[in-house]
Amino acid sequence: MQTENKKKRRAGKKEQFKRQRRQELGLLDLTMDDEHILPVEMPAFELRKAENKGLGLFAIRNIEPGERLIQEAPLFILPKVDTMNAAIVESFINLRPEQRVAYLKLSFHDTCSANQEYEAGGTSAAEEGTWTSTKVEDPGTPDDGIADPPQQDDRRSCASEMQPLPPKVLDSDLEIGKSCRLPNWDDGRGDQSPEEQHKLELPESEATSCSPVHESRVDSPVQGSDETTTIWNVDGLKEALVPDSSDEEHQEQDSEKCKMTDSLAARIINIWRTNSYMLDDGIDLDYAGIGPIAARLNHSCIPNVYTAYNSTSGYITVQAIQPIVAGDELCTAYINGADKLRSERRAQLCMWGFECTCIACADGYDESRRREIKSLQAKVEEVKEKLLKNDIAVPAAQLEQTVGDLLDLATLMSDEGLLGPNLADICFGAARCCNLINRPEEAGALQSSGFGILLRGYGIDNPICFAALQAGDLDEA
Ligand SMILES: C[S@@+](CC[C@H](N)C(=O)[O-])C[C@H]1O[C@@H](n2cnc3c(N)ncnc32)[C@H](O)[C@@H]1O
Repeated sequence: MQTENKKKRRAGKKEQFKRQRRQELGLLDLTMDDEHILPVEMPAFELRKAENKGLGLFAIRNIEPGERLIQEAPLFILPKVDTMNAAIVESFINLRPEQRVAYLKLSFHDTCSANQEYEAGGTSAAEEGTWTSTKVEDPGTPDDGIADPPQQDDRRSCASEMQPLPPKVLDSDLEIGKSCRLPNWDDGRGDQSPEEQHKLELPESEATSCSPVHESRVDSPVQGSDETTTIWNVDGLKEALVPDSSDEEHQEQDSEKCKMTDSLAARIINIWRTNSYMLDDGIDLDYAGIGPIAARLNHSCIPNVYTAYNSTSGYITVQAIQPIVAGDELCTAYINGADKLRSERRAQLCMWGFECTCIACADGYDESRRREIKSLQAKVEEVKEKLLKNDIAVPAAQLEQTVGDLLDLATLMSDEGLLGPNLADICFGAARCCNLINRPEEAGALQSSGFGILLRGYGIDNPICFAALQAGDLDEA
């Protein structure tokens, strides 16, 4: 209990410091009111069947890079670390009825073996940290004597890339319970009944007792029993979802009158795992959330849109990062796969239950560029780490070499069609090195290229762009 309170106090303090920092940077004033939020112009896409992918979003007109296509509030958000099954279910229960229906319409990967951690490929925070200026700096929390909780799966990525969380895997050995069928049930995968999609094993102890919300974590098996009428014991659930009638037919027609069976709970959890995005505010990757429209974006290893989170407006945004032609599918990248070969990307993506068929995954696709990207990334990583630890001096010759490597990397990424904010981070890295070796003009040019790329993915109203601008100004000064 005491630890819980400490955690809450610490989270409160951290939030306060973040706000303070944003205020210092002038971000709150510039972005808090609706006037400063970029509008979404005329509808640019429709939702329809995507061959072998369920549903997807397709352009209905030509779209220019940098256009904002989606701006939506997440249905709910939860801390990314230690997300609890019960918290997911509880958040679902707290949705308005129409939001619950929207949520339950989302597709999900029917889960398989147990105990896999949230780790879409083992990229460490160090591997994915930014070079310099694209992040809002964390002012840090004063030493209050409270140790940081261990960070699980900190997937902070270059230039704050926002990716969906990989779906968490549940035990599939035992099928239990029956889901309620909800109105307008159509997830574009008519072949899968809810019953077919839910297979999970539940521990005895939790199935029979009323466990506190915090004890059921994403990485634990879902509680329940083989009774179809088992009620998920979460505060408020009974009131919210237990039907006032036991009429089964009735239950099938109204989500509000659904019983929270174990399989419905599993569905809710699996939808979260398949569709939630990490919400990167440029400081931490502490939260994840589901945007019901963005959730319809399928994956491509050469994405044409970028999904981001604006921590001041609270919206998930999706912007075009390539020119898109009417009829094209809008695809985002679920993983940070720029420096990964097909087999490595495939291994990560299997967590969402599909094998990518994008052009970069097609048989015969020449992987030499990705190989070069991979080796250059590894090469510049060493310098990046040294620069991040400000006390380590990097010899000028090495910095010269790194500028060359980074420029090559940027060219390779562009040629490969990887035009998301990762590319901006490479420009910022090169700019930083140029500044250090007294090449200010080049640094300035690289800084503005990076900024342009960042804007394309995030939009000017995103605090990450403000922070980059701020850092750029400081560099120049
Ligand atoms: C976040 S949802 C995307 C929207 C989903 N297609 C739908 O119908 O709602 C993720 C799921 O979509 C499917 N998916 C996404 N990208 C895909 C791709 N490139 N190829 C095949 N299936 C894909 C997978 O089933 C995955 O678990």
